[in-house]
Amino acid sequence: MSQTVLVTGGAGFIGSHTCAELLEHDYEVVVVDDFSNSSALALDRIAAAAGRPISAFYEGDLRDAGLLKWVFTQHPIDAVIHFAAKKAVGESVDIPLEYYDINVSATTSLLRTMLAHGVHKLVFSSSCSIYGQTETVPLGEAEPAAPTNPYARSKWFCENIIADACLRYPELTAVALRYFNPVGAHSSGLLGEDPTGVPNNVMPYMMQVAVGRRPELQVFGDDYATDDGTCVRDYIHVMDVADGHRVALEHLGAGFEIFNLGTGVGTSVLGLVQAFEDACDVTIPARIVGRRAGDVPKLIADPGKVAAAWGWRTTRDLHAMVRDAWAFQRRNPFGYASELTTSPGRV
Ligand SMILES: O=c1ccn([C@@H]2O[C@H](COP(=O)(O)OP(=O)(O)O[C@H]3O[C@H](CO)[C@H](O)[C@H](O)[C@H]3O)[C@@H](O)[C@H]2O)c(=O)[nH]1
Repeated sequence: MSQTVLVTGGAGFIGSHTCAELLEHDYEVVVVDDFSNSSALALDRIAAAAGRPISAFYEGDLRDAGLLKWVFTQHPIDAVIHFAAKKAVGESVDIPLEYYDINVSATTSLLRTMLAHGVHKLVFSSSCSIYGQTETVPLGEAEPAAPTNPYARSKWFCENIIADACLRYPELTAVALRYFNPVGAHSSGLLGEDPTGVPNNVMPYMMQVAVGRRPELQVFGDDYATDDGTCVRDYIHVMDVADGHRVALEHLGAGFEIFNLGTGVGTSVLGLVQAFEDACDVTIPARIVGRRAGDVPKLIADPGKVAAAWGWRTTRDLHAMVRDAWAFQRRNPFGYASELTTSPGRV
């Protein structure tokens, strides 16, 4: 019988791609999302991309214990993937208490409800931002946590809370996946990144420049100690991230483990622009401006632990990341609110 997975934040960027991945592998999927930073339209797109719909969705806040209880009594949930959280670094500095309340309280509320309903498998969406201002390259999981902002600290607190819960309740098993920089889109061109407001991250910003919504990409600093002076990141295809979550479900065993999800390959900001221009034949007006506060010169994953534990590694390269991101953006210039420009039918 197929397994049922509760995906919190299932309408968001990584959540929606993970839902599609699970549906494509015969899981049943239930979503809880408050749509505070996502759109319910994503749920239709998941169905179109995966060829079948999720089983149910609930609009609401995970801190609402009544809602969670209702969801767990309505569905035979086997495991939970917990994405729902606020995730903007700059905003987290402005409204730290909201970040701690929303990100941390949602996680404790979820754990309590899982335990009360005998659900013992959890995959937690974490972040390489937990490593902070490190100069270690590549970064392994043994690197000490040194988060530098409330967002990253909230993720680290959640990891510790989950670890403590696993110690206290040995039947509970969990993994935290620390992603590096997820980009790209589902190969169908139906699902992708659809940020609300001005994008914070380089890839969605560059896509909006490419599609003509913004005049130029500002490159934050070219005086870093890297080959071309711009910051280097480990970009990972969102479908590899989604695949990593599905494989994590298969490997949940005992206790709590932390794994990096990255490729081990670094790309500079200018390298990313170049890769996009080469793959997609679009010119990106890019202008060097001052550094952005808080950026580290280089963040590259050591993906060795997850490879050794599960035999898992990423399979999609930078070319696939920029190609798929562009296929989505071109087809959906204004994100999910767009009329599909080359729609094969109703979505
Ligand atoms: O318009 C832009 C946006 C970004 N950048 C640069 O592009 C690189 C990547 O920046 P992103 O904002 O895309 O990604 P970050 O590495 O800063 O942040 C991401 O990774 C972090 C971990 O380090 C957190 O997880 C965070 O939530 C997530 O957005 C950085 O050098 C940044 O300065 C630009 O040059 N121009």
